[in-house]
Amino acid sequence: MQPVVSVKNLSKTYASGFQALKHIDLDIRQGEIFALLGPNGAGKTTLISIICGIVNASEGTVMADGHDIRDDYRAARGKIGLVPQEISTDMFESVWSSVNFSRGLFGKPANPAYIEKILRDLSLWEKRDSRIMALSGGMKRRVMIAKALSHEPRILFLDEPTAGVDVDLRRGMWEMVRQLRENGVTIILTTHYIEEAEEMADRIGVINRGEIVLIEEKTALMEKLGKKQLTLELQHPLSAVPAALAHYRLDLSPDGCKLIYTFDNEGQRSEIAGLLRLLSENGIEFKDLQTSQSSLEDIFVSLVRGDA
Ligand SMILES: Nc1ncnc2c1ncn2[C@@H]1O[C@H](COP(=O)(O)OP(=O)(O)OP(=O)(O)O)[C@@H](O)[C@H]1O
Repeated sequence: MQPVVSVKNLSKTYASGFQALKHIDLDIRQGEIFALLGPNGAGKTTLISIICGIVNASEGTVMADGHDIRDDYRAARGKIGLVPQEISTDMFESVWSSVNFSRGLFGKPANPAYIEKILRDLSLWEKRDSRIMALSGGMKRRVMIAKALSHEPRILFLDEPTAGVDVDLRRGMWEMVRQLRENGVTIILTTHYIEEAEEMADRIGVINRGEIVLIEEKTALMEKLGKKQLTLELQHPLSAVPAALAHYRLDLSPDGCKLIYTFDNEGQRSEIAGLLRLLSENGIEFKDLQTSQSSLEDIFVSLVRGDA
């Protein structure tokens, strides 16, 4: 299937001479939730801003739903909704007129029934006549989403959608994003909350210092890079890892009470049975055992540090 957004060889050097993006290639699939992760200053907002036509690229091309973002700007931009990081709207306007106005900006004919639907979906219907300045922070954020959806885009960019949003509201927004996807909208989100990507994304891209360092299905990424640990709580503390167990490169906790075996998901798992046998042959008894798997956060930290 043709990608809904296709970025080819995209570079950006700001007037200051700083190169924020370096030869980015990225295809977004129709109907997916794609999470773009990266540390501060990695280039996420620059990339989104170029795709949305707010910032000009220095080099490369972007196609949005088959339209070149530069040569065919209006058609391309009409396919895209952007929820920016900052809440930026006329605070004196009512919710209804602000959202309605956004739709008009894209040259779309008025459609009160559609605007009503998005306001209801975002739990803003009761507030339609309120001035935006009178709303809570979470509601203001939802108004920004309603505005971004007002012209029925096929692609929605959410730049840090839940920054500073409390846990309850964050869960509500995740649910809403999933519903949008079910309605056929492709979602691209940037986030600092790795648990957000872990929870929602179908695919994850990691950007670091202006370069895409990884693009992978989330589940495959967790499988491939997710280290697992087996922790054995010992009956009697050890002063050192016995030489007989050297093959397993075990770690001993500082108090000598826990032996920790770190393994990846591919091959070393099958060696656990052998390890347990060897422990018993060497008279090392354990009273409990647990396994844990690294989170996307662990994976991300090691990727950005460059040791994954
Ligand atoms: N107008 C500009 N002029 C010069 N440099 C800029 C400009 N805008 C951004 N930069 C630089 O480009 C780099 C990438 O910035 P960008 O905002 O894209 O990063 P980000 O990944 O979105 O970061 P954050 O997570 O902090 O929002 C940063 O080093 C930033 O200082």
